[in-house]
Amino acid sequence: MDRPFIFINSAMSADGKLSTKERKQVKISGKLDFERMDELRAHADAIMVGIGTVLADDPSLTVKSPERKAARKAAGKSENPVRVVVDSSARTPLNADIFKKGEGLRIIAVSNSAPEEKIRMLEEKALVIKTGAFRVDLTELAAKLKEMGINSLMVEGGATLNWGMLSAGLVDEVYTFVGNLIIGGKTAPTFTDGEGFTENELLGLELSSAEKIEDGILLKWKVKGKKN
Ligand SMILES: NC(=O)C1=CN([C@@H]2O[C@H](COP(=O)(O)OP(=O)(O)OC[C@H]3O[C@@H](n4cnc5c(N)ncnc54)[C@H](O)[C@@H]3O)[C@@H](O)[C@H]2O)C=CC1
Ligand SMILES: Nc1nc(O)c(N)c(N[C@@H]2O[C@H](COP(=O)(O)O)[C@@H](O)[C@H]2O)n1
Repeated sequence: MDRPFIFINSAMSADGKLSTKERKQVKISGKLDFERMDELRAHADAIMVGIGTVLADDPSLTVKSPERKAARKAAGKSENPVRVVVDSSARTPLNADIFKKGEGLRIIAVSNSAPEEKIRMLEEKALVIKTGAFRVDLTELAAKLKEMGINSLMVEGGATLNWGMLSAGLVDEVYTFVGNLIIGGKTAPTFTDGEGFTENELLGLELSSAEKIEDGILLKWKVKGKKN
């Protein structure tokens, strides 16, 4: 395959929202689900988020457990997977937590129309990959990551990037933790936003497992391709 194995891991409310109508982060996962997420991070070669998530949440995307970091080190890897931000216009703040916290390579994927001056500043902190005219070309980006030796890629949202990856046919598996709360609001991000499929384009999934974790449920799906 000319791209890594790619999976999305997200936590959503019982009504399918990723955060509030103000795009404020919500603690949906409990302790055990955050542990599961940390374990996934520790085993991935790279973690990817959209610029919307960086601007809304300012995540560090680091492995949290000292034992998991040590295990990565013992295996000759960096403490953290490569951290990738999909950021067409190079809007990633230079003081973002992904630059401040933890060791390891950071990649900012920008489009060819991103401002050169901002790219130069980002290049002091990260590897900048240019692809796509006005929007990051996710298929080309995935191929470039594979060429760099990235064989497994964990996508951590948000809603628009999830759509971009799923609609480009780039996702092998989807893991959604459904938490015990309702967020509501027609403008609150859902697991997949973007423009949406028409009836003929719907994406089919196969359920691999459903597991109760604390007061929520973890659903694991394999992506099967076009439903009809
Ligand atoms: N509960 C959870 O597990 C998570 C929740 N979130 C929430 O999601 C929200 C952020 O989601 P969004 O605003 O949708 O932003 P996002 O994180 O999905 O980033 C979207 C941006 O990615 C960029 N992009 C560049 N090329 C693209 C392409 N080809 N396809 C798609 N996107 C492309 C665009 O600039 C686009 O605006 C926040 O409120 C955050 O709290 C984010 C991650 C996980
Ligand atoms: N899996 C999960 N469960 C929740 O309840 C969440 N709120 C999130 N949010 C995402 O987790 C990331 C935080 O990363 P760091 O702790 O800063 O490393 C960030 O991307 C949130 O959007 N995830």
